[in-house]
Amino acid sequence: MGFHAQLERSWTASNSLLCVGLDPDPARFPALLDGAPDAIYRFCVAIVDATADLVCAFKPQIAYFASQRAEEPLERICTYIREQYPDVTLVLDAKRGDIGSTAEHYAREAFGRYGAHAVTVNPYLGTDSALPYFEHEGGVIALCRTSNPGGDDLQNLDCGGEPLFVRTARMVAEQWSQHGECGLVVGATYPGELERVRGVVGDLPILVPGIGAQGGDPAAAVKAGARDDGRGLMISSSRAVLYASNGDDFAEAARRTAIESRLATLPAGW
Ligand SMILES: O=C(O)c1cc(=O)[nH]c(=O)n1[C@@H]1O[C@H](COP(=O)(O)O)[C@@H](O)[C@H]1O
Repeated sequence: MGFHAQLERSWTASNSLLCVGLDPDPARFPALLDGAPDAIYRFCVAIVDATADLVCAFKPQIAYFASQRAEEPLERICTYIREQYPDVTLVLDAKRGDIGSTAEHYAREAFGRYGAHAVTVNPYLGTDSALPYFEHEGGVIALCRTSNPGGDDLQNLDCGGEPLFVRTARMVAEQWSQHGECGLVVGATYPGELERVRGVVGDLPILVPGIGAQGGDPAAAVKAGARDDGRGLMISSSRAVLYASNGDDFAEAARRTAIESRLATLPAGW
């Protein structure tokens, strides 16, 4: 099943726009996992089991695993999500971007090694850098207007009468989408920009990080970015869910935060 069909299935099954990001930081793990064997896998699986019925997507961030030499646990976590929770969309947050011959390997990593339904990519190497991803079934989610303040440095530069992030959205919607299934990243911290991107990209899915630890307003993100049918967004939170408690109750606390975040991102009428 392609990325877009999978995500529609996830929205239907979960009635949720919430995505939980898996950014495991052992320094913030509860004491019961301190120095425990396979701690990253166990932590992530506990979070996945505690929140899977509340989310449309999980989004592991690859740097958190690679920096801990934990790519192999990441593979097992991805397999676990795919097998145990087939209704949930798996987005690998990798933000890769390189010339085509190298991008072929990034694509194989995301879709072959990790079995992701979609992967985040950096679009600044242009259309040919994205083509290798479209040789696979998975989707490509391009950074458009990132959630951090420094995103302005380049993404808001004037680009022939429109900001670069709008040009990026147009390039993805009009050019990349001819080759395969796409989405965009726009931070919840910039609802005005999110509304502008929705106006350019039609029904394409938008990944919206920045609620929770980064302070973005969930309701404003839904208002600005949801499609007319209330769908269209994966609104992502990592640290606020993962580290809701650093005690033995971390999974229950994560679930409570996920319940609140799901409610806060529920479109009117759902
Ligand atoms: O692509 C992303 O997921 C992403 C894009 C962006 O503009 N901002 C952003 O925060 N992210 C990722 O989303 C997650 C946000 O984490 P929290 O701030 O803890 O919810 C991190 O893994 C970031 O790498």
